[in-house]
Amino acid sequence: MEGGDHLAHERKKAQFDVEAMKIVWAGSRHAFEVSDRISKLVASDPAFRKDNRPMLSRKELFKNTLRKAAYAWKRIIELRLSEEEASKLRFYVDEPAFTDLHWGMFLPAIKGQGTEEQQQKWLPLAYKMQIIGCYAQTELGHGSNSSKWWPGGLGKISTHAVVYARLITDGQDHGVHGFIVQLRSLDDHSPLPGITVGDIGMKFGNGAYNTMDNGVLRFDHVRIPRDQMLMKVSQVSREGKYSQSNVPRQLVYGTMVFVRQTIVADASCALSRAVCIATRYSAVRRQFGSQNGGPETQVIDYKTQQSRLFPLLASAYAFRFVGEWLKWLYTDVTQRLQANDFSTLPEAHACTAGLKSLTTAATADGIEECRKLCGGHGYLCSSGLPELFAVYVPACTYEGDNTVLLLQVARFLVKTLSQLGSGKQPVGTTAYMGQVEHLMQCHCNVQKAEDWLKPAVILEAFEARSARMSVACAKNLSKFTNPEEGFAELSGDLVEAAIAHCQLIIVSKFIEKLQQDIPGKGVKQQLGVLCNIYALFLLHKHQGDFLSTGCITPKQAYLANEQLRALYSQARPNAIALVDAFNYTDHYLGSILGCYDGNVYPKLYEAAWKDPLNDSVVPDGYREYIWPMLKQQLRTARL
Ligand SMILES: CCCCC/C=C\C/C=C\C/C=C\C/C=C\C/C=C/C(=O)SCCNC(=O)CCNC(=O)[C@H](O)C(C)(C)COP(=O)(O)OP(=O)(O)OC[C@H]1O[C@@H](n2cnc3c(N)ncnc32)[C@H](O)[C@@H]1OP(=O)(O)O
Ligand SMILES: Cc1cc2nc3c(=O)[nH]c(=O)nc-3n(C[C@H](O)[C@H](O)[C@H](O)COP(=O)(O)OP(=O)(O)OC[C@H]3O[C@@H](n4cnc5c(N)ncnc54)[C@H](O)[C@@H]3O)c2cc1C
Repeated sequence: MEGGDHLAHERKKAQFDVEAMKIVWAGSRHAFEVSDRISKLVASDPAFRKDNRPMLSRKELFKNTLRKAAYAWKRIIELRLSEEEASKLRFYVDEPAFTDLHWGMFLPAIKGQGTEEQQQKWLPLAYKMQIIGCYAQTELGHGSNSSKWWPGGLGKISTHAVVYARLITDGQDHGVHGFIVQLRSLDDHSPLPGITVGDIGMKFGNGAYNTMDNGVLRFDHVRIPRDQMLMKVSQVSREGKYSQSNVPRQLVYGTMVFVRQTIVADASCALSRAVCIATRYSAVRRQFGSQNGGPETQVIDYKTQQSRLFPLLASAYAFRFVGEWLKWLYTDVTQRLQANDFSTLPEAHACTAGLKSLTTAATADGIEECRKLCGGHGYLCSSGLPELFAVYVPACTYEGDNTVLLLQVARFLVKTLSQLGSGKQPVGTTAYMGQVEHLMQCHCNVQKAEDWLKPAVILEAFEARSARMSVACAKNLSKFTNPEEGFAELSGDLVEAAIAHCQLIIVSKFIEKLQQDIPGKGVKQQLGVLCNIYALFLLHKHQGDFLSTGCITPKQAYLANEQLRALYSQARPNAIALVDAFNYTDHYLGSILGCYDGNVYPKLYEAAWKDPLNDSVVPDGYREYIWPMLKQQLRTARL
């Protein structure tokens, strides 16, 4: 079949209103309209072409990114885009750039940690891009005293940085604080005296994150004016006297809470993109299984393909909804902080750290699984998956290594449990710990496979598993006389307890979403199927935890798996429509395998001929290297 919609027959199978699902996915009608309009604007502008990225050298790639960033800014001004529209535009341009750090970390750091006066001075300059900033926290070695190493945008572009460094006054070390530091001249961009700055070199993957100038920075006797220390949390007077505001010191790390929250939302974008490619291609691809000379089987109909693909589809939706909730939590904590209520900061920190860890790990693994789901063609750059993986995978490391972040969550859980004794009732995501006595001895009530579809049954199993794992850790910790030694020794178990807690959060937020009014024919029902797939897939994958803590019996584990298979069959006819609901343009997807019309093979064939190697029939180097070899072989053969 040439041209036309090769997936039309799949789209006809949908049992729900796809347009209504698009609104649910976007978060609101307004969000959908903005996203739809801006994604089409970017897709239709040749200046935002990106299919040539894997072919460019680092220098060409980087210059191209600068061109796109400048052009994007020009369009933002010309079209008078709002902040929301501008950030969508950068998102759909889909190329990591210094602007991510300027808007995503430099500005938020000043907003969160600068005084009113400092904000008035610096924010207008940054908003108009009259200065360009980055966020410099990580060190080459350890200890906030060697060289900064990694900050994005630092290497070649930033004129300023928020630098985290130890504050020492009168010989006393007050710990890490943030400072606004000018790095480069605003006239000729040369580094200011005493400053050494440059790019740290090529990173994983061709193209990919190499559009970003991650940098190195050293200071030699650089004087930072006193009023450039970010002084909302603590201050230094003209006389050099150090004082602290009546706010927790942890606010110095507030930018990370903000960015981790955005990373969770971003995980659902990256995973849904990979899943969209793999799902469409799985419906196009046919392999084996033909009977009586009929067409071969679509690979999406193999149960093994479904059991690998559909949990990822369900995860994309799960991460979307938990990301939405996390945004609410972040807004709530921000409002409370403004009213001097710091009570929910530890929970916001634990949730953002833990969910960042879980969602990025699952997304990075999920993108790679999608590549494998696409067979050999998934390994071609034109599938879009290699670049997506290479760009995405550092999310497991930046904004805090995922294991380090889970240990932060574990500390929070142990602390929450230890406070139960003093009568402090846990709230929010740890409220279930208030029922710890019940959760330690409850029995799962599943007798037949369909019992696993009851939200209360799923929730209790996940709560009991999480509570039992945390309590076991707390009991083991109490055997150590030195708590830090105990924490280090038991860190493997603590990480697993943190994972169980975070999985519970994701499952419970999906269930809460389903309790809302969701309009559109069949939409809620499909989301119910995905929610159950997500929960039962996790239960199946981690059945060792559920069984060893006695939360479920082996028979119940078996029934969960039986139910899961039935759910895959229910998801199957809706699979293509469920990925259409992401509303991604072919430009954003950047994948021949995932193109909307499913016309994969002619496009793959055509793209191959555009490769620079095919510019000439006989390649460069043939005369130099191959021809002499062939001649040599001929002589040897004659001998
Ligand atoms: C490519 C596409 C991406 C798209 C994303 C879309 C949009 C995003 C927008 C912008 C971003 C753009 C691009 C993103 C790409 C890359 C950017 C990367 C940036 C970075 O990586 S910046 C560096 C981040 N570094 C880390 O995260 C280090 C991890 N370590 C920690 O977090 C440590 O906790 C610490 C902060 C270094 C402190 O360590 P330490 O002094 O030892 O103290 P602790 O014992 O750990 O904690 C003491 C105390 O404080 C509590 N705590 C810790 N952190 C926080 C926090 N952030 N908020 C609140 N409270 C915190 C902790 O719980 C302890 O409390 P106690 O009650 O137990 O005392
Ligand atoms: C693409 C990219 C962009 C980045 N952008 C920025 C930026 O803009 N600004 C910035 O400041 N930084 C940035 N970073 C740096 C990033 O924040 C750090 O790499 C990250 O926080 C991890 O720290 P590390 O590299 O020191 O790893 P390490 O802490 O050295 O981790 C190495 C290993 O040790 C383990 N480990 C470390 N500590 C512990 C512990 N306490 N207990 C158990 N195990 C532990 C980790 O799990 C990991 O396996 C970026 C990094 C990348 C890759």
